[in-house]
Amino acid sequence: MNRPELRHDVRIIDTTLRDGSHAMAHRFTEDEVRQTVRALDRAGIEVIEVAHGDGIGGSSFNYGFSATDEMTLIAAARDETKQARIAVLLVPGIGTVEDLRRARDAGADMVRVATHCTEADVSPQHFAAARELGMETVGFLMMAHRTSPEELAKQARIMVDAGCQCPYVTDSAGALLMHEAKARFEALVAEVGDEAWVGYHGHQNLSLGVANSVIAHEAGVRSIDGSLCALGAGAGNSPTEVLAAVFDRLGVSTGLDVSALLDAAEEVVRPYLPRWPKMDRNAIVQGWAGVYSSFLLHAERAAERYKVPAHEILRRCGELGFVGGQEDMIIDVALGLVAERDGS
Ligand SMILES: CC[C@H](O)CC(=O)C(=O)O
Ligand SMILES: [Mn+2]
Repeated sequence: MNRPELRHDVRIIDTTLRDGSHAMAHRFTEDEVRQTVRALDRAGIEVIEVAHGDGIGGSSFNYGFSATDEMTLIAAARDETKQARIAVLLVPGIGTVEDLRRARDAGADMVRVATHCTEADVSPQHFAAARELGMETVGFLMMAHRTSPEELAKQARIMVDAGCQCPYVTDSAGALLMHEAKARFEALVAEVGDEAWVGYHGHQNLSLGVANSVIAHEAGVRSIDGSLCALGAGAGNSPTEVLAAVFDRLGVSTGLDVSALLDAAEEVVRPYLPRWPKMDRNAIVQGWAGVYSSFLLHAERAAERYKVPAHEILRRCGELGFVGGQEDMIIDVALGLVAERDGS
């Protein structure tokens, strides 16, 4: 048995301060992090993820520079918690084992190692390092709509054999319809459910993050992600405060104080939002065409610069099958659309 004890039917992991970093263009201040962590901790959230949107080491020209060094933010978050633990995200190739050591020293207790859904074989070294550092481990199988439930389960197996305690169905594009999500949850629970927990990370591009979270619980998934005010890439993540209210109505225990989360969303996060993540044309196209949610702001910036519609850029990215890490191709797509428009 490779999995930690869970205190409730479902453990909600809050990613406002990591996935939300995409929507904030990586501009979180230390004060915003401190206030948010304090409110989440008070509401009973057991794990709070803090990092650059693309994970530790993500602050760069390609992904966007962080306003505040993420190790400072992680340390500030740790400083504010009374009961919650701090998670970081690490994408092998963006973040390194050295970054992980620094995050551990700054106070991170858990790492979520993220790979494309068919590339779990790049994760074992990072899981091994995390376990040596005494960290709890989660594995993100990103863009989970891009492979079959059977293949996804095989990839989860690779992660679990490498020391992952909770592989995730990660719907990076918010593209999974309910029956597609269910098939993936069931496949992972059947493959690794005796040894590890299974998790779900949703995006709201097609407005299905919360519905899929309910289905996830019914299929035996025990770890589910949310963000206050849905703050996250694309149309955002499943809102933590909505997940808490829905599971409460269902009689599924999460250990969360719904009223405290509603206060945290309205009074702490909402005031600093640059814009409320929403299902506008661009975000819906992401879910419809299966585009990585973090491409949204990159596409909007390219649209502004090259005077071509962002939703057309995103749709083309979907047709070309781009995955996370190919952010630089967004400019190529925009230039291609300019050339088509101008007949050049
Ligand atoms: C690696 C960054 C990415 O935002 C991870 C994630 O949250 C997702 O794939 O949805
Ligand atoms: Mn995400």
